Amino acid sequence: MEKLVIEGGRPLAGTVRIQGAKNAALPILAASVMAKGVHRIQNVPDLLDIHVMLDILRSLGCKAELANGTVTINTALMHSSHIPEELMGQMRSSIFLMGPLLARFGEVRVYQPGGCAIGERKINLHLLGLEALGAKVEESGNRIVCTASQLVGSDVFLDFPSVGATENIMMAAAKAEGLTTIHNAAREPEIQDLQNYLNAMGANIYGAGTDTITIKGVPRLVPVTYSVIPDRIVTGTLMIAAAVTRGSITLENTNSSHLTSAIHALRRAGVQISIDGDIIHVCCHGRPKAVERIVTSPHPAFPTDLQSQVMVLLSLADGMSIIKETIFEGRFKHVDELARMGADIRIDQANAYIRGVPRLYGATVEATDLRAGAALVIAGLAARGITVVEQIHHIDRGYDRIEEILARLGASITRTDVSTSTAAWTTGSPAAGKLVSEA
Ligand SMILES: CC(=O)N[C@H]1[C@@H](OP(=O)(O)OP(=O)(O)OC[C@H]2O[C@@H](n3ccc(=O)[nH]c3=O)[C@H](O)[C@@H]2O)O[C@H](CO)[C@@H](O)[C@@H]1O
Ligand SMILES: C=C(OP(=O)(O)O)C(=O)O
Repeated sequence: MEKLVIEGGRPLAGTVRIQGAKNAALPILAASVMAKGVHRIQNVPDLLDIHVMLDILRSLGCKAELANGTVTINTALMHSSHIPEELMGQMRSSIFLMGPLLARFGEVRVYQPGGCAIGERKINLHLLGLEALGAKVEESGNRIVCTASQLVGSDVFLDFPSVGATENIMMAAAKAEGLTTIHNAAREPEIQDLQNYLNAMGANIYGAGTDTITIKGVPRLVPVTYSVIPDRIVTGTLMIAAAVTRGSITLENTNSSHLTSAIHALRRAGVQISIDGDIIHVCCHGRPKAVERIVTSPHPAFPTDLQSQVMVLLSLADGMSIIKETIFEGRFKHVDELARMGADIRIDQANAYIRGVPRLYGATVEATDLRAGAALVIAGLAARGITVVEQIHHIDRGYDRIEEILARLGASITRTDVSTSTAAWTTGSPAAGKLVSEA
């Protein structure tokens, strides 16, 4: 089992280029099946979830390869719209194929998707949206079969602006007959990126980025070459990593307009941020300030995907901060792990009360999900002594070789498969931080 071993206390310094966005690349790769032929998707990060998506596409008869940040997919010879249960269960984003496969084949057989254990994560809004376009949905146990000889445009009202449901419905509607309007649509930048990709293929969609998206169905889409937007969550993660280590870093290939609320929150915490086109410079001198209240909410509010990471910053701040998580009911699992490193955090339902401490201490901790794992890495960078982060396959779902990025910025971080039984690390106290024995 691989782990990350971090020796904390080094201020990050230097420049890195931000990877393409996982949450934009995944629906785009799914949408490619709607146009027969060869697509080239550029700026795709090398992540576990991307490889799962490519495995699913191959299982359906596509040719799909990732090389040097470009995925080349040939969708011409697809023979199936049945996704194997084992692949469906490996990530949440497998559900993105439902709308596109239904649009192409008139039938799709899938299973409940997997993904991070951060909440119940139902798919009822995806299914209701497809039903509104005329699909017949049959659920039996874990299995879902959706059929529609011809999807027909309709008004779809989402009870909640679900990112995935908005994307699934947009993709299915792109080839439906007539006009679809999605009301209370999610407004995330990744939805705009999907709209841009679909429109490049010949779709007729506008309104992404607002809460009303209109899709005029077209009979045919054609393959294109397209480049994915930068990852705003990786950008935010590195900004916080720089701040907690009191470092100074430059991030290239960013889009700061996708991070307005996060930048505002970080500035309130005393982090200095300057923006020059697609470059963001971040530095932090001295202890961060407490922030009275951060509330996660759908875009453009503070993103839930940065909640765990910003909690580390506030754990080290001068004073008491509150974070309210409104998107996922199970997204505070990192709190117990941070407590093992000396953080003082109390949870009351959806609120985390964070009393800043002057210092965190290295410990052996477990990544319980993707962003929780990123938060523990950040905590390890700031902590005194050695931190060992276990279960890092979660982190590999969303960060393209996180240890290489951070090492380039001067962090002491290595990936190892040394088992806890063969190494003993002294962690968790002011005197901690040395590897004392290795078999
Ligand atoms: C691949 C991808 O893009 N993942 C992102 C996407 O996930 P995802 O698309 O799964 O997130 P949603 O916006 O759909 O989920 C938000 C909330 O709505 C609920 N819900 C969702 C769908 C549904 O049919 N029924 C329902 O009740 C969920 O349980 C959750 O409480 O948006 C989340 C919220 O910004 C991010 O954290 C994820 O990183
Ligand atoms: C929750 C996330 O991803 P997913 O929806 O793919 O589980 C995330 O990116 O933080």
